[in-house]
Amino acid sequence: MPKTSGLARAEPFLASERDAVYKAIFTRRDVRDQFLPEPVPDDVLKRLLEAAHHAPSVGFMQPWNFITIRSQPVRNRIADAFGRANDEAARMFPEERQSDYKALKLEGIRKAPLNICITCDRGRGGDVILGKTHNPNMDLYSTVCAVQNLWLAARVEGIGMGWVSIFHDADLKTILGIPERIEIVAYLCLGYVDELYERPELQVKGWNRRLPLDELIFEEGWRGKT
Ligand SMILES: Cc1cc2c(cc1C)N(C[C@H](O)[C@H](O)[C@H](O)COP(=O)(O)O)c1[nH]c(=O)[nH]c(=O)c1N2
Repeated sequence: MPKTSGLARAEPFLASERDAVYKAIFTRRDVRDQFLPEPVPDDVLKRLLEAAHHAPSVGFMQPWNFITIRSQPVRNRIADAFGRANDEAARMFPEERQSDYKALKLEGIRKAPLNICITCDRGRGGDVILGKTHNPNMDLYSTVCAVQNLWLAARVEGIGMGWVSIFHDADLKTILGIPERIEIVAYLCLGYVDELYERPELQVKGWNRRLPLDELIFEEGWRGKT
């Protein structure tokens, strides 16, 4: 059998397909509180994880694992770990911002029926990895690409997702039995939603605003503050 090149035609998407992709990008939100209790069916979860697993990765290393958590007692323990870390976090902000910080809802661990912890196995594939030879963090960046694929796929399915990063990793590792050598990249809360903020919740609540894109683009070299 003749060897094929493996290449296929790369047509631009039809207008409606293109609009759907941008719609997913622009209407994706970080969700903390709008979760409905309906479980995420296994076949839908499989689609989401396939989307995550099709993310790009350095040297095609695919360093991720996906720990799915539905158990309420486990989620309760994780929510308690969040609560401890969040109290510490609140104290790190200037005094005048602490009450605003405490008023923010920053997780949906108990409310979201499905939680997923995405990890990075930094040793997968051996010591020398194509593309990671000069920047060892590339495996972590690859894993973040998987998170974003999952986030966009969830939006398309009518599922909201929230990233929770206010933890001591050691707490998550103990609760989930994650080996020491494995890095935690993301702890995510997922569930169906029937409402989403039109703009980032942190903007709606006056915590931060979207920066003007023009200020972030430098042509031909660094033009910002040194
Ligand atoms: C790496 C990382 C870590 C976190 C987040 C995001 C990312 C990328 N975000 C969500 C973040 O606040 C949100 O993405 C921005 O406010 C922008 O809002 P939208 O995602 O556009 O809704 C987030 N949100 C939250 O409520 N608790 C958290 O601990 C975190 N942690």
